[in-house]
Amino acid sequence: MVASRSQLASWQSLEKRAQELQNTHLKTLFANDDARFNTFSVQAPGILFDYSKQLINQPVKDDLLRLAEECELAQWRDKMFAGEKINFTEQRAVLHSALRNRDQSAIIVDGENVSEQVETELEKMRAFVAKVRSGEWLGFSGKAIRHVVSIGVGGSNLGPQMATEALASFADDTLDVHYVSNADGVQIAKVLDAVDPETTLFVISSKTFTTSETMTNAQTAVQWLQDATSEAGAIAKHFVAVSTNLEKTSAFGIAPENVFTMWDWVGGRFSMWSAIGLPIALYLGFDAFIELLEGAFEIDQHFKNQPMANNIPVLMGLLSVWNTTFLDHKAQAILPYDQALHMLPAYLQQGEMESNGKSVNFSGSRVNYTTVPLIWGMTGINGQHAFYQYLHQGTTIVPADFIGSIKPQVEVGEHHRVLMSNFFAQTEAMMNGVSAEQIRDELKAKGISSEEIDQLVAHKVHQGNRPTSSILLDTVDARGLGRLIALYEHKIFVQGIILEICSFDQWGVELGKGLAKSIEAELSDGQVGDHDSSTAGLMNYYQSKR
Ligand SMILES: O=P(O)(O)OC[C@H]1O[C@](O)(CO)[C@@H](O)[C@@H]1O
Repeated sequence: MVASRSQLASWQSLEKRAQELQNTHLKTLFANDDARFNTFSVQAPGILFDYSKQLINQPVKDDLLRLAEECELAQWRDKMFAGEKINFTEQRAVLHSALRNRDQSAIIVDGENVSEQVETELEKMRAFVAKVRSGEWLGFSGKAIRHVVSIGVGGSNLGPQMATEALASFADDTLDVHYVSNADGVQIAKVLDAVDPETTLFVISSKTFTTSETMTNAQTAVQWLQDATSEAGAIAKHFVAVSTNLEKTSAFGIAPENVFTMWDWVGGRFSMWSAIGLPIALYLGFDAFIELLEGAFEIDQHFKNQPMANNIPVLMGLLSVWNTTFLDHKAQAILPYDQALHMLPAYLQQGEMESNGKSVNFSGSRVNYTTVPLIWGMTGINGQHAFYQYLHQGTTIVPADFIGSIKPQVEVGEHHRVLMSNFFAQTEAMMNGVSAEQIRDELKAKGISSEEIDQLVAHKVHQGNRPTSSILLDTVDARGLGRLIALYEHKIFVQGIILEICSFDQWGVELGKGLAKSIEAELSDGQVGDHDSSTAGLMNYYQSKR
């Protein structure tokens, strides 16, 4: 039996080391060690991970690795890959890795080889994508499909949309893809305005096929099609679904052959590798989708086989725990210096916060430590002109991941050099800061009076010592994106095991899914029920103004 986390020897040692290091400046660590970059950076296929600008030293790294050992991380990892039901609150295996198990080795769950099931479904996707992209699949009036509208929310939307945005440079003009996730009708209305019922295919993505936002949007899409044609078979020609719930898809009117399966062992936020990724494959072609899977598979191999000390997702997860739980930094910024990754912060928000934003351990006891940070961010360059002021001089330290690529998707003049100069400059500035002495010298050299200098200096000081990790990808193509996303998925797994959090359920979100239902019925009847005075007041005000 493993002791509770905070009783582990490594944990207690890390608490002490955190106190000791609180007063150490990162720039001192660099000044004292010329080899720091080499010691604290590591490579995987197509990726360099530099964590030398994190506030760690070798003893901290050793303790973090000891913590991983004491938490039996390797054993948990192996159980996950083998298909054991490690999502024990829902009695499910956790097998997003099986969706990209490119060597097709057998993985048995409940007596079934899931690798075979995955291959069968991939083959179905391949055939479907070929039919639609070649123009063989026809709409109700005999025209080929030109537009795909993907309807889904959360894990059934963010992954495909993020990947579509990331890889748009590689798309041909066979199809355009639109995403609808919000129950706010303005979103679907705008999309439907831009497409044509004769040439539009709807992909309704919902693991449960009960999520009200998705079902509301799907019904609107059906109505829109029916307003355009009374042909009985139109739904079958214009609607496909991705779901585990065949009863509901059939009740909705989608023919069984037009339903792509997923499995209960795939969490929504880890599902872009399944048929949930169908819009990606339709947009870019099936080969690009396979490249995405290949990239993720490479990282699965890295995570499985590299020693812990050189294992990027292990290090990412441990560093997150170090920053959040031991150094008490409660936020984490995701800063891509590649426009292709502009949706990555939103994607990772769901990945990390829905997985590990919890406060009880495996046995259900409330934890006495901070679990995961608040994840936020946006493309670095835009962020520089928005919130970096806070990152440089705010009272709260926010560790940040800087993500860039060696080759941009599109080379335009000097743009990439300008972009990456900012990446390197920002991480350097966050680490070094600017001292009062430097500022005084600088202002003096400009001929500024000593009085003015005295007044300005405190405002211009940057303490520095802001930890960052840098991730450099060869490029953001399908393979590169697959690698990056798989790294973060495994990082989330590592955090969960170290913090003793059940990463693969989401009871907090399930609560929200149910709450709105009864209120919706009350709004529809015009009868506000028994609520607190605020909720009742808001509902009455809303009704009175409708
Ligand atoms: O795919 P479904 O069942 O419509 O659920 C959508 C999303 O809702 C959530 O439960 C909460 O956002 C996610 O985990 C899931 O990806």
